[in-house]
Amino acid sequence: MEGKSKEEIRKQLRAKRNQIPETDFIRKSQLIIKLLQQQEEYLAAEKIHCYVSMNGRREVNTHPLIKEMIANNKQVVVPVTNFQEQSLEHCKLESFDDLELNKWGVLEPREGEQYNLAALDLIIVPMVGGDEHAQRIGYGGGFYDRFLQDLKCPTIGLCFEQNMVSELPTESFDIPLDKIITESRIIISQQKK
Ligand SMILES: Nc1nc2c(c(=O)[nH]1)N(C=O)[C@@H](CNc1ccc(C(=O)N[C@@H](CCC(=O)O)C(=O)O)cc1)CN2
Ligand SMILES: Nc1ncnc2c1ncn2[C@@H]1O[C@H](COP(=O)(O)OP(=O)(O)OP(=O)(O)O)[C@@H](O)[C@H]1O
Repeated sequence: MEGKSKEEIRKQLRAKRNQIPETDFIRKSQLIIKLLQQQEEYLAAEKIHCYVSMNGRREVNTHPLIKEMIANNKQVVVPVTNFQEQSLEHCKLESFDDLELNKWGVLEPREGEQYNLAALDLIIVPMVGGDEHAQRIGYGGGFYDRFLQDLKCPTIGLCFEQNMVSELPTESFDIPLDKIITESRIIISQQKK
């Protein structure tokens, strides 16, 4: 990936992800979630922020995880896009049925109370690609960069192994995740806070 711009890499990795067959998508997502659920950060967490996957775009499937967490009385918080402000709001999710598609095809609660982010124990982060330094690349809105910059709580990104590269180009505002989980390994940030 050396010499390529973030934009080119993003485009390539998105195209590659779209190719994952349904059966691999389901099976590999299950493996990733199983690994996630073995992590100490997950086991210790009661208040968990989690993206609601766009399964058509082959983001690692978090739907079964979210349903399970709600059933097990974890507090689940999901992002809500504020299109005007180009920022994220965050809302407690009581039931998966409260989600509706927004104009970009992301499932979000239509309304809800802003959540106190300082209380979060863990944030599960969506990715388009990742690297060996636990850096991530997303859709390019900078939403998660801005969301994560002031938070101290652990962050775990979920990514299919095929979308990992050795080194992503980084900019000053890019903050590495604490961990990236793929179906075959766990990448731990060396910069862990
Ligand atoms: N599942 C999930 N939820 C998430 C994110 C995510 O990456 N995945 N986000 C992570 O930030 C936030 C939403 N960010 C998003 C950013 C861009 C697009 C998107 O579809 N963009 C179009 C172009 C849009 C336009 O400019 O009109 C595209 O990429 O095709 C979707 C969500 C919050 N929720
Ligand atoms: N901390 C920040 N403060 C201000 N602007 C930022 C910050 N982080 C990112 N941005 C802006 O957001 C743009 C996109 O960032 P980047 O390419 O890292 O997005 P991404 O991580 O792929 O997307 P996302 O976080 O939405 O999944 C940057 O070009 C920058 O202008």
